[in-house]
Amino acid sequence: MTFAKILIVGFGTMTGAMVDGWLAAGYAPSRFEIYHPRKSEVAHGLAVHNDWPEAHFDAVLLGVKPHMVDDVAAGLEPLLGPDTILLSVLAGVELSSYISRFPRTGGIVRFMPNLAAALGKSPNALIANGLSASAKEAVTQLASDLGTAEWVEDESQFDLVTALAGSGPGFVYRFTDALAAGAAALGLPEDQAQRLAVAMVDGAGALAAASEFSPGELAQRVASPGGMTQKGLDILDDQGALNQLMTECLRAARDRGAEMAAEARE
Ligand SMILES: NC(=O)C1=CN([C@@H]2O[C@H](COP(=O)(O)OP(=O)(O)OC[C@H]3O[C@@H](n4cnc5c(N)ncnc54)[C@H](O)[C@@H]3O)[C@@H](O)[C@H]2O)C=CC1
Ligand SMILES: O=C(O)[C@@H]1CCC=N1
Repeated sequence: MTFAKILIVGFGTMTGAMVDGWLAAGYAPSRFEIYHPRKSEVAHGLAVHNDWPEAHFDAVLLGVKPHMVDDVAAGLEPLLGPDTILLSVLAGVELSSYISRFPRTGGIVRFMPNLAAALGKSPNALIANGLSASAKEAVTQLASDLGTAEWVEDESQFDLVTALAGSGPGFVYRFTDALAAGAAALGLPEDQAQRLAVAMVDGAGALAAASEFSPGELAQRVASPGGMTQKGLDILDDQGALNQLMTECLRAARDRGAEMAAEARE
């Protein structure tokens, strides 16, 4: 099974990055159509419907903001028959919220990418209800073409997975910005600090992805005993400061997911 025709409802930053990634992976632009009540043109010249289309779609990719589910649910329901799969990138909103709104659909997938989907480098967390084996395979392929496919067994962990892999780039960008700001505060020209910080994160990420060593082990390989890096790590590690900060950061993001889930329950 392949999803030959995909309707996108909510063609914004995230689903736009996914389409960029799929087109770069060789998908034909004609596979994607957009529903938007007010837009006449979108990127890549994809077909746009201002009214709900009546044609059959193999999948609908939902990418509106989580609080907007009910703005589109009534128009979407007639499209979600037993031969159509719903793929949703919405943070927080649970499978049960879709099951109650779209009871006839052929399967529902929470598909959590990040913006690196545009480059085929997104970890994509997946959890589904009611999918056939062949539809599951097709969803795995869609995800793999944007990076990696990571099926999650337990939906209670999906908000945490979202915080780590979906929101994660935001945290890495903030860390990168703070590194550059720190270097600037210590005297480096701002633009040079930013260039160096971004290039460093690019290389460090690529190395971690390719390496046989864990990130913890790699940190130790950078730090020569008695050298400069260890002095810096000592600041981050003092009383577990960085670990504690990251745990609190992920906790806050995860718990917001639970609030959004509650808002979307009927
Ligand atoms: N931005 C990110 O890094 C990530 C976002 N997400 C999820 O993606 C979803 C969208 O987020 P973004 O793309 O960042 O927001 P966005 O605001 O860029 O995209 C939402 C899109 O929905 C469109 N829209 C609004 N009303 C509509 C309607 N009635 N019918 C059809 N389309 C309508 C808007 O014009 C906009 O293009 C959210 O639910 C978020 O949780 C998930 C993972 C990462
Ligand atoms: O901030 C949000 O709610 C979404 C979820 C993951 C990234 N952006």
